Amino acid sequence: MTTTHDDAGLIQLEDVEKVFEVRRRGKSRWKREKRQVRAVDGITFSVARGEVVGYIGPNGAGKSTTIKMLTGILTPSGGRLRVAGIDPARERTRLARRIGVVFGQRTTLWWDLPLIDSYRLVHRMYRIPDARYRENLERCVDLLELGALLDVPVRQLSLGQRMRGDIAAALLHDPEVLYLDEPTIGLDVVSKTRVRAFLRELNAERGTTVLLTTHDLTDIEQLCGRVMVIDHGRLVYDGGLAGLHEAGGSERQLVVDLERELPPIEVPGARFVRAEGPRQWLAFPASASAAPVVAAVAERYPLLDLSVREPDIETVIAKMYGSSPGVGGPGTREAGEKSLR
Ligand SMILES: Nc1ncnc2c1ncn2[C@@H]1O[C@H](COP(=O)(O)OP(=O)(O)OP(=O)(O)O)[C@@H](O)[C@H]1O
Repeated sequence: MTTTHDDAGLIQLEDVEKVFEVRRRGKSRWKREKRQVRAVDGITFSVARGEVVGYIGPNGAGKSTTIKMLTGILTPSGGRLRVAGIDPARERTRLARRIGVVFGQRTTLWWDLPLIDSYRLVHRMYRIPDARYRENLERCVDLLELGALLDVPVRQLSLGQRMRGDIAAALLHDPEVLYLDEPTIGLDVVSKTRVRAFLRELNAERGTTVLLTTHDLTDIEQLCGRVMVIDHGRLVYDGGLAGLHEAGGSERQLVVDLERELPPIEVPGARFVRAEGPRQWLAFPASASAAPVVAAVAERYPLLDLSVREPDIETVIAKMYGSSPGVGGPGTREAGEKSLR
């Protein structure tokens, strides 16, 4: 059966707004002033079936509010929103069968019960056919390595184990769309790797559409073919990772270890960034080849070592937010995991 929403996008937002009215204490002790917060300020996008999209932005940008509208928890103040052809706020229960939701900072599992009991309850609540439930459970237990944890009460699980438990619970009813709000927050590197591998496989095998908010840019780099950047409730970028680099004018860096301390290196196609003793950092456009810069440096200077550092999307995004990048030299990654916090 062909459905029209599939042609237009499984998730569709047109000029969606969410305005919160907040009351706070005014100048007089007894009066409370009303103030409006535009958490989402006219957002339009569409996500096709099978896409894995990163939805990122600084704290308070409007990411969680968007996800809550997409699940029907919050009603938009304006605009039009459809998920699998359903208006989430109007038909929240019907939509619940089509979507899975994982909020990294909260659990949907029953705290005092063994993990498997939460799954049994989900089985009943969603009226999942027995064979399908067993098949999905087996698959999740296998891929998320939950076997040894099924009889453990949820409160005794580590954060990483609980997160894997939550992801499984969100997938037992075969949702077409999975919303993940900070799925790797607080997890150690091993757990993060496991969760990312699982999501990649889920998308490749089942074609599950994933919308993911995260502060961890490694999630984006490893999972998402598309990134949407939101700031102050507005979409400021929607496209591929490469385009994000272009939009931010990102640069790669050449780290040069000289035999001794020397004045700033001067070679065509690169600019001097900084020096620390005999080590110097040069920057060149991410779109350019490193070869001519490397050759020019090697020809003119006494070298011990050279390395190229890839541009870091954290810096590119920080530029978009109008804030400054963190430590580690402008525009490149020092090592390992990164975050926008
Ligand atoms: N229930 C609410 N009542 C009033 N204001 C709210 C409410 N929920 C969110 N806001 C405000 O809306 C804005 C967007 O919040 P939201 O939680 O969507 O941001 P976020 O991008 O998810 O941030 P974070 O990365 O910190 O989770 C913020 O200014 C927040 O204070």
